[in-house]
Formats: sequence, structure tokens, C-alpha cells
Amino acid sequence: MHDQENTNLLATWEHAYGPTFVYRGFIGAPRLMTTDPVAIAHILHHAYAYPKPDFVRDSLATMAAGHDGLLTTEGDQHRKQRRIIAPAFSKLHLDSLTPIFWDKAVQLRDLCLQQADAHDDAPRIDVLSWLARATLDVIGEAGFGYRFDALSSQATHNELSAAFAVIFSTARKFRVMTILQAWFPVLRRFAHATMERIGLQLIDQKRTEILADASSSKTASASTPRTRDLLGLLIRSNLSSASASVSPHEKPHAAPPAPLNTREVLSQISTFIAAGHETSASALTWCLYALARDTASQARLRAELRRLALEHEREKEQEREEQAQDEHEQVQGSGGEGDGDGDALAARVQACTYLDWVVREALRMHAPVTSTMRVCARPGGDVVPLSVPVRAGAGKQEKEHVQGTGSGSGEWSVRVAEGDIITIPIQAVNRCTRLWGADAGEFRPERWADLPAGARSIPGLLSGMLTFLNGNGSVGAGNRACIGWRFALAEIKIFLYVLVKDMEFWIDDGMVIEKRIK
Ligand code: HEM
Repeated sequence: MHDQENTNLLATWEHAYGPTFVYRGFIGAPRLMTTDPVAIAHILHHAYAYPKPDFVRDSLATMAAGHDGLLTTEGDQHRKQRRIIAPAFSKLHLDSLTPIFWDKAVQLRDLCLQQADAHDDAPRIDVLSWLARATLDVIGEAGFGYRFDALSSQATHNELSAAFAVIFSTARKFRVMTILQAWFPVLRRFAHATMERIGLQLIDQKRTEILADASSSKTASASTPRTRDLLGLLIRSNLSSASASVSPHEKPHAAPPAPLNTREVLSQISTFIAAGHETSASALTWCLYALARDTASQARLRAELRRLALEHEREKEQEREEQAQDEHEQVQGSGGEGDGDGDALAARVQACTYLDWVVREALRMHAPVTSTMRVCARPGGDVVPLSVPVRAGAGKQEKEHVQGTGSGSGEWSVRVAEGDIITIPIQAVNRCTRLWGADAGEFRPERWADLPAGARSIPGLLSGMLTFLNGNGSVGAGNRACIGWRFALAEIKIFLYVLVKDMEFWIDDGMVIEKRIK
């Protein structure tokens, strides 16, 4: 199981036992595994009836510093948090974070080009470690207005990033203290204490800024809020939650959500880092990997991006000429990546069809979160609908759990008992040949021009894949889809634009690259 990403184990099992079967987990405990889109939709659409199992929540809590963050809460507490946090991830707000993505992408590209200048030959770059630094900087600034300066060569040591490296075990260059802290959990307390201290300072600072903005906006006719990061937005939404209107999906008598307490707000800081830093770095790394392996797609993408840049330049030039004719107007700034007219360019990048296909295809082939688990919490169990019946032998020892109850009319189901654990194999669903066709294992961005019906049946937030999970259920039943999906897509596309437009990536043929599940 641990090596499943390299051995195609789940596809082999699926071939042998069908899409829904039982396997043995820790100390032989039975677990249901399903790639059936109908079953997965049922489970994800009833998120509060199928919460994360305790051991999953505990391990996420160790990483995301407690049980109070959005990743680990359940039921009413989760619903309340989701409603207060969601506005921070709205499209409108994310557009205002775009300049941060540009700045960091350009900084990374320039660092790579500097390395290229220093070599006669093409430099070898460990893209994962550089992208991890870049995405840490992004989440620091876009998330909390905090500068990790991980990309900066001067930043030899930042106490918050060191604390996170210990907590998430992501340190790549271990210092002695880091190793000790990672090995001896007692020492992790220091890391948690550092995180808590800095987190509380950030919260305090944001609150003060927001209150100052609020009082100045009473006197000034217009004001630009100083806080545009996710944490600031979250605190603003929290402060005004008492007057929040009731969502149309909620029952009319539902009360507005109570605000998050300080511990809950604090937990979101580490939650955003845990959920949004390595995932984005890993996604970008796999995008570059796929493009390095498929040089034709890489060349096509570069040509598209350069065409897009040229069109943008031409339009700007035209605007400049028009403005020059108008004596009353002046050209503001020089424009280009990361400055003045970054918004227009960013909008073009986000809308570029081939880039979109490449990103979707890489996210399908290489989902950063490869699987997730749920447990049936319905008293008395549940009947999970299936699109195809359970095959005989797909769980012989667990007859009471896996029983095809096909009615003969094409409707099938599987009975699960309360407490049964279900694995949703995100990566295996994304690459399932039954749903995507025989070439599901190949990187082929063009396939997104026309999705097969099987792929369209995958109940994902992004069609055809479970990479960000799914949130199409009713608000009342719970929505556990990735709240940061727009953030991630915008970040990935801007980084790819900046990196691939100006640099070629390739990979040593002799290099063996394997996936590891942490
Ligand atoms: C390519 C990048 C990303 C991928 C593939 C990804 C994937 C996922 C997946 C699969 C889940 C569901 C986990 C589960 O319930 O088992 C999730 C949840 C979550 N993600 Fe992402 N994520 C990405 C980026 C981000 C970013 C950038 C942020 C924040 C800045 C973020 C914040 C979250 C949060 C807070 C949750 C918990 C949502 C909830 O339970 O209500 N993610 N993500």
C-alpha cells in the first residue's frame, strides 16, 4: 500500500475485484475501497454523515496544530467555520492576491536564470525544494501578510519556517536542532510555542488594522483596507459575523454563525500552511515533471504563452498610443509582470486554454493528495448506491459489509455499518481506465478538449478529477471540498506562465523519480 503510487496496485486490484471491494488496513481491520463515482458522490455529498476517521483527524491535528482548524473540525463547528472563512477565498478577493503570485514567480525565475548564468552548461535545479520555498513565501504573504523570505538568499533562518518544518516534517536541510525536535515529540512543543506566539501577534496586528480601517472609513469618504491577506479577511468576516445574512441554502430559522474564538482563528494559520503550501509546491513540481517528460506539450505551451505575452504587449502599446494622443491622460507605470497592469495579464493567463489543459492534466495525473478516508457515522449504518454491483469475492471475509443488493433494474448498492472506514482513492479515480479510457495513464493535455462520459461522471470540484475533492452537496450536509482550489489554480498558472515562458525544463533520462506518500 505504501508504494502504491509506483506499482499501480489499486488499478490491479480494481481490475481483479471491480470498483468496490474490501481490503485489510492497520492490524487487519477491514476497509472499503471504491472508485465508483456514484458511491463517492453519495459519501462526499453527505460529508457530516461521513466524517474523517479519528486517527486521520488526529494525524492532521498534529500537523495543523490542533483540532480547531477547518481541516479537522466536523459538524456544526465545521459548518460555522466554513461560512466565516469562505469569503476570504472568493474569486474577487483572490484577484487582489495575484500580485503576490507574480512577485514570487518572477523572483524564482530570476534565481534560476542567475544559476544558468553561473554555468556553462544548463544548471541542474531541484525544482521541488525551490518551489516549496516559493509557495511558502506565497502562503506567508497572501495568507497572513507574513514574510518568510524563504526565497531570499539572505534569509538563512526564519523562526516560523523552522517551526513549521519541525511540525510538518518538511525540513529539507536539517539542522541538528530540527532533527532532535522531529525525533523527540517533547521538543516539538518549542515549535508549537513559537507558532502560537507569532500567530497571536499576527492576529492582534490584523485586528488593530481592521478596527483602525473601520474607524477611518467613518471619517474618510474612501479608504483602502491595509489587510488583504486571508487571515485579515477571515478576521474581518469574523468580526461582522453577528450581522451575517442567512445563506439561501440554510433553513430560514438558522441563526447567523457565532464568531470563531481566538484558538479557532489561530488554528487556521497552521491549517492554511499545512493545506496550501506543500500541496501547491508538489502540484507545480509534477506539472514541470510532466512537461519535462513531454517536450512537445512543453513547446506548445511555451508558444501559447509567448503568443499571449505578445498580444498583451501589443494591446498595451495600442493603449499607450491612444493615451499619448489624449493630453489629459498619463500612462501609469511601465506594466508587465508583477506590476501596474498585472491584473490584465493575470486574467489572460487564467483564461489561456492550453495552460488550463496542461494544469488540469497534471493535477489529474499527479494529485498532490492521493487519497482520503471517511467513516460511516450514521446510526445503524447506511446503504451506499453504486453504478455497478459488487463482484463476488470482492470482500469474502466481510459479507456483512459488502453485499451487492442489485435490484436487477440497474440500481446497485453496498451496505456499510456504522464505524466502517471507507478509502476514497483520489489518484486511482483520476487515472481509472474505466472512466477515462485506455490511455488514462498518459499525460495528454488535449484530452480536455472533449471529456469522455465516464470522466464527466467523476463527482469532482474540477470536472473529471477528485484532486480537490467535491463540494456539490447541500450546505447542511457538509462541504469538505478544498476551500483553496481557486487560490491554488491561480498560483499554479501564474508560476507556470512565468517559468515556462522563459525557460526550458528537461530531466535526466537516467534519473528515477518515485512518489512517496507521507
Ligand atoms: C494543488 C493544491 C491543492 C490540492 C491538490 C488540495 C487538495 C485538497 C483536498 C483533496 C482536500 C480535502 C481533504 C479531505 O477532506 O480529505 C483539501 C482540503 C482543504 N484545502 Fe486544499 N488543496 C490544495 C491547495 C490548497 C490551498 C492553496 C489552500 C489554502 C490556502 C488549501 C486549503 C484547504 C483547506 C482549508 C481544506 C479543508 C477544507 C474543509 O475540510 O472544509 N488547499 N484540499
